[in-house]
Amino acid sequence: MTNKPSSLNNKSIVFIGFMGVGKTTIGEAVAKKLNRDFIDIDQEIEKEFQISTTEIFNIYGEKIFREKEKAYISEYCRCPEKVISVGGGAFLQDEIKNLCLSECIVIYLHLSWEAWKERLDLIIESRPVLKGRTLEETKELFYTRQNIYASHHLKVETDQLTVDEIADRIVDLIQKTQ
Ligand SMILES: Nc1ncnc2c1ncn2[C@@H]1O[C@H](COP(=O)(O)OP(=O)(O)OP(=O)(O)O)[C@@H](O)[C@H]1O
Ligand SMILES: O=C(O)C1=C[C@@H](O)[C@@H](O)[C@H](O)C1
Ligand SMILES: [Mg+2]
Repeated sequence: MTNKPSSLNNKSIVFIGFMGVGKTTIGEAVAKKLNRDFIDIDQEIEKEFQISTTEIFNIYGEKIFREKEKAYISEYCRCPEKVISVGGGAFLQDEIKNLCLSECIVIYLHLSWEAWKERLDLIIESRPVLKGRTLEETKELFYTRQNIYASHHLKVETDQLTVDEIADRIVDLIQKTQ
């Protein structure tokens, strides 16, 4: 479902999509271009715990991570004029999904499986959800997870585009919705 918002107003922008599609990298670039604050929810959680996401999963468990994820997103998505990148699993929680959709402009960054698998080596060590999975299992997760990103306001295809090209397209899209 792609619902174009009628107006950007001063709503915050939320980036969603599978691990490694570029939410953090592109979110940061878009924030710079729009002169907005950038918030990365994974980084906020890591700052609070002073350890990596992998260590948080190992020491405290995924449930604690998900609770923190919900708390930070609930706080930030109510603030105006931010650019927020959420973790790839945030929309597994309906409460987060519904809140982001009602309070913010939700942009789904999409990458094909063929392009994504070329990026796996860059991210495997820092994403606990990917650790220990075969490529086939990761592929299954990749396609299953697409269902949770199906609710959004705007979708951006990112295959074969640089970060700067994607950020420019997003800024353009947003300006057209105003
Ligand atoms: N358009 C792009 N072209 C090439 N490499 C990219 C592009 N976008 C991001 N990358 C690279 O892909 C890797 C993953 O990007 P990033 O960390 O931004 O993903 P993410 O969506 O935030 O992942 P996660 O959900 O796990 O936080 C990084 O090494 C980044 O430099
Ligand atoms: O897709 C996921 O479940 C995750 C994605 C990352 O951004 C982190 O939020 C964490 O590693 C979990
Ligand atoms: Mg990220």
